[in-house]
Amino acid sequence: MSRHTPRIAIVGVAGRMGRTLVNAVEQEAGATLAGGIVEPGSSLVGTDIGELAGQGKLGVTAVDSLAAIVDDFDVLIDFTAPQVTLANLAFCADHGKRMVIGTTGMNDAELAQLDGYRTKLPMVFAPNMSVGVNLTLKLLETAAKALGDEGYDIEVIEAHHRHKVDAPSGTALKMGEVVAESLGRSLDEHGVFTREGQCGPRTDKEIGFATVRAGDIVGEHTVMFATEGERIEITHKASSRMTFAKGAVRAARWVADKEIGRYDMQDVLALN
Ligand SMILES: NC(=O)C1=CN([C@@H]2O[C@H](COP(=O)(O)OP(=O)(O)OC[C@H]3O[C@@H](n4cnc5c(N)ncnc54)[C@H](OP(=O)(O)O)[C@@H]3O)[C@@H](O)[C@H]2O)C=CC1
Ligand SMILES: O=C(O)C1=N[C@H](C(=O)O)C[C@H](O)C1
Repeated sequence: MSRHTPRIAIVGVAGRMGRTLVNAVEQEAGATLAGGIVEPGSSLVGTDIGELAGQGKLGVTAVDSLAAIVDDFDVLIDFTAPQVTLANLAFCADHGKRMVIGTTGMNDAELAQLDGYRTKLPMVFAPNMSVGVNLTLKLLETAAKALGDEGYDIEVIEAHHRHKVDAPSGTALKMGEVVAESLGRSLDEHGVFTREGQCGPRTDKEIGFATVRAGDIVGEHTVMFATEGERIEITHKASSRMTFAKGAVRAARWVADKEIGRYDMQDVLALN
């Protein structure tokens, strides 16, 4: 297989990201659209995935299992749900496939299970595949190192569409982790995820999270560094899911010739 023309299958192909990914792969000369997987028993089995994505027939029909297309693809792109992704990891590890995983909302046990696959297949796992967010993570590292121990309070605020099922977003958690790590703090100890009633004043070292769910917001994240007399806000706003999808296709091309291991978008974009 050449890294420049991996055959890509998309699981969750009827979802918001799945449909956007079909369009992104089609726009990418260096990748081939090889398959689309929908939920087992879905009425969409047999539907052309180009029609699902609103661009007319592409000659690739939706199936409801990876086994049905096992010989057809090299890299699986998965933006679904935690348990679905973990089952797909097991299949891909057993069948010599590679994965790009954008699924968020995994709990600690699920994250540990995912991490166990770092020795079994090449995978890119990142809560946000956009170039802008991944550059923002570097800016946050710099800001946290400069400001965090100088009396600046740190808060992470995110907003997403009304359909999103996990909170805070995977990106918000990653931003919190980057800031915490830069300051030698632990998010387990210093993360504050709810404030309600007589909760008292904030402590100096806490990192607060706030979540908005409304309408069709694609994805917005702000990290605030605030002190007496001033505040700095570092904000990223996504206005189209295509930014995530293009990043995922870039990751699929990148991982196509990588050794077994767990990688993230910082690796793909050479930001490490
Ligand atoms: N890393 C990143 O850059 C980004 C990550 N995300 C994350 O991606 C995930 C998906 O988001 P989004 O596209 O908005 O969600 P959607 O709910 O629109 O899409 C998920 C799709 O997965 C399908 N699905 C569920 N179970 C299976 C299964 N067993 N086999 C095949 N398909 C299945 C669902 O089908 P059905 O509807 O029939 O249940 C649905 O079509 C979320 O975790 C989100 O946070 C989103 C954007 C960017
Ligand atoms: O569910 C979404 O839509 C998004 N999820 C990701 C997350 O949880 O961080 C990335 C993006 O913000 C869109």
